[in-house]
Amino acid sequence: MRKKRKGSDLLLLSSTDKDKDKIVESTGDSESLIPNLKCHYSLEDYVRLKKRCCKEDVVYGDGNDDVDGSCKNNRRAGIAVTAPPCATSSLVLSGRGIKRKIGCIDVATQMGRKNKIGEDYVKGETIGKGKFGSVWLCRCRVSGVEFACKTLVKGEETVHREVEIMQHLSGHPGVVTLKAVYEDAESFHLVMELCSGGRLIDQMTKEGRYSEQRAANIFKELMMVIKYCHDMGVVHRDVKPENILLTTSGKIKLADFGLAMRITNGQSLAGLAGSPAYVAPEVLSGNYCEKVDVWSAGILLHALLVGVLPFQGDSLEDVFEAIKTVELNFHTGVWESVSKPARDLLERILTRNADSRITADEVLSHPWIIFYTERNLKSLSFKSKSKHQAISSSPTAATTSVLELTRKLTINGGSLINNSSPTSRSLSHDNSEEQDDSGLVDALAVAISNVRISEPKRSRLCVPTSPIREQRSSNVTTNNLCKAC
Ligand SMILES: Nc1ncnc2c1ncn2[C@@H]1O[C@H](COP(=O)(O)OP(=O)(O)OP(=O)(O)O)[C@@H](O)[C@H]1O
Repeated sequence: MRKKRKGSDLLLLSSTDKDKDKIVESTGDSESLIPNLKCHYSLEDYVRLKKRCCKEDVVYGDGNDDVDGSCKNNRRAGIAVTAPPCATSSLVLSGRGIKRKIGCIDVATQMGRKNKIGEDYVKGETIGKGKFGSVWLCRCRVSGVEFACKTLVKGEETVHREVEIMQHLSGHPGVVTLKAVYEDAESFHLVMELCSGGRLIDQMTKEGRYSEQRAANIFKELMMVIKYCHDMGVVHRDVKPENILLTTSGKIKLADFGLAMRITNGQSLAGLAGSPAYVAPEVLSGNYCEKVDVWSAGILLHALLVGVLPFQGDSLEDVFEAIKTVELNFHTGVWESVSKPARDLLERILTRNADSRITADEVLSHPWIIFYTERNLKSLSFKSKSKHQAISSSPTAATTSVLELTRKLTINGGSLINNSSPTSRSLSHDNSEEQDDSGLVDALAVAISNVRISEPKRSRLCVPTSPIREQRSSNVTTNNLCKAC
């Protein structure tokens, strides 16, 4: 396989080529290797290579609903699904491609469009750069309030989709709020709330491993917004700490919906998209649904808890191979310092079979999340710690916590297999196990063993090797995944 585009475009060498997996720049006849592929694990160029000719396919039901199997049909399906169910949906569906979508944005946003952005906002410094444009500071001329403005150059289908989806999701506290959309001949200008706390990836790089308390709180916020996206029929497809912004108060905001897609129940997506280290295995095999976001969030949780990404490699192919095959082992090494409930949750998330993988909703009901994020339970645990130092010496408070947790799980819809209370027998089981940093948390393993959240876990890997590195997003399509039209 050898792909070529004109000018400064890119070549992708096949796995049989000497420098397999390297994306190389074409400068006439000479090819110079782009260095740092290993550092970036970038699929971006790979993506661009195919983006123009391939529309991402939306597969209906079992994927066989492409009745005549034609590419044309797939495209039509994709367009129908990606069009937002906004107030103008009837207009949207009857219009032509991009035009149709702009029409929806106009009506839905209803502010600023006719003005020039410069009439309403003063442009400030650039604060970010991405694939399709730049992000800059701006200040409202009337209120003096600062915002972030993302300028997206028109042309790519994904740009229009990003604007639509942001508008569709805006309003949830975990999504960067879209304040206004301006449009000129070349670009969209998205005026968004300013997230002054920077990116989660930068914080993670600086701070290394997070305490379970902190990781659980971040992760819960993330899962709440992912659940919201899924409830709204949106698959983000690029969940990673680079795309999680922080407010000044430390709240997280999911950003960058450039790869997001709309689906409804029973539909699935095809088309390789995401950031290599975070991509779910089913994305690599080409047929997937919203559970891919749960997987990616699990990769993030792994990094929060132990400071490294689980699936690594020297090339894209190696990373993908690891995602598909490497067996995780959460029982040894660094994992011995992580509580069993945390490990249990990760195992349920990093399950290769997407049907067996826990949903976003189920994650939010997991004992580890509840324990660390519910104030009442936490206060019980603090009492336990200060009085007894370790749960084994006095299981009373721990038992109370677990009972409380069990009650919460019932309230939260967890399916209790055995509703009998956790016993000192279960707690004494923990005596023989290494205590985690909060001591009490491992006692919750018993609650987990009594709760059916999803199907049993599968084997997986974890050989922490090197620190996490920034990942670049890509919307990748390959011949076997994308029926080029
Ligand atoms: N609302 C915001 N507040 C503050 N900074 C922001 C905001 N939105 C984006 N940024 C900054 O701009 C950067 C690029 O934004 P974003 O990820 O949305 O662009 P992109 O073109 O989709 O990027 P990528 O190429 O990574 O997909 C972010 O990493 C962040 O640093």
